[in-house]
Amino acid sequence: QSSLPRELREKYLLTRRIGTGVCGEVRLAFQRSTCRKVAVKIINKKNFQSEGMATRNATTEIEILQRVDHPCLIKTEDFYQTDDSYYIVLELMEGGELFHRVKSQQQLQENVAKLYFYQMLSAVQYLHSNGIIHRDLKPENILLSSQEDVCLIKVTDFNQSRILEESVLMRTLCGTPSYLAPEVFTQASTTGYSLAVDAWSLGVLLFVCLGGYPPFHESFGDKSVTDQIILGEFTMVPSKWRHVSDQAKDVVRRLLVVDPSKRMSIEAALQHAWLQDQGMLETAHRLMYPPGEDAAAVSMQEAPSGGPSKRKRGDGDEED
Ligand SMILES: CCC/C(=N\NC(=N)N)c1ccc(NC(=O)c2cc3cc(OC)ccc3[nH]2)cc1
Repeated sequence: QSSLPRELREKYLLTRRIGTGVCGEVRLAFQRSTCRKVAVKIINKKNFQSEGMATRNATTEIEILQRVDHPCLIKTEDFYQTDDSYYIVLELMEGGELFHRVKSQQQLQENVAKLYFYQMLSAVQYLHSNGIIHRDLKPENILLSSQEDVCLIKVTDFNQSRILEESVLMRTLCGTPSYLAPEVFTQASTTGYSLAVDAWSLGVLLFVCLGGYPPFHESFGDKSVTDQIILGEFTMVPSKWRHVSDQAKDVVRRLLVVDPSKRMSIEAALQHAWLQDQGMLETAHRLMYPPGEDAAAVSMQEAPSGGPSKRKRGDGDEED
């Protein structure tokens, strides 16, 4: 406890480690004033730097997290740092990492996988509409809100994420193309599809949830994992996939397409027949937008009873 920032120690009591990552660990903590449970992600800067993100640092990640607002994206509550570490206070996701849920259950029931997948799609669609590519979607970065199968999921770890800025290339493509070399266009097609990398990762995530094992792995066949990925070679082992519906398999097959221009987009995945399941959608929306919170919000907005209702106008002066 001694090496922790004083402010952090005063506000939170850190206890046992609940998760580990490449760049640090996650501790269970209690907010002293309320005894509420939170998670504290500790990222040591030196490992962080060695993650090859020379320029990037956790503050960029924090900036992204503070900028985004979606029920399936982790929310940060507090942020502290010392010379060698970042301390990020987050809402506690009691269900832990999807990775451990799939591992302990072998494979998820199809309707549970569908509920989780729909929430992941919604979160990634939101990121993309805000010009953010996650780039590191994997079961360790999907957190579950409870031990129940039917629960809210949240995407986390934006360390690899990138904000799609207006690039020189985009401006170049606005000018007259007559004098541009061919590779400028083909290079454009690759950067143009950078959003599609998240679609591929969601395909891998769905494969793991439904099949209980990864589509690409060094223990499969004689090819390296990289070659298996580049060739898009994966096997749906009958004993594991026999009970999985053709529609679910179709979603996986359309996402694990090597050519990004032919890969199903996030939007198209949300329209896929497998996800047009009213029961699942109602459950997902109930989890993502619980009625209680909205009602509270509305009651807060109503003008205080009896008092003059103050309204600001453009020119700033109040009117009764
Ligand atoms: C803003 C920090 C985002 C982040 N990682 N970022 C990064 N690695 N650069 C990150 C990475 C992991 C987590 N993990 C958790 O919050 C977490 C909660 C939890 C609960 C568990 O059992 C109850 C078990 C594992 C858990 N991990 C939270 C955030």
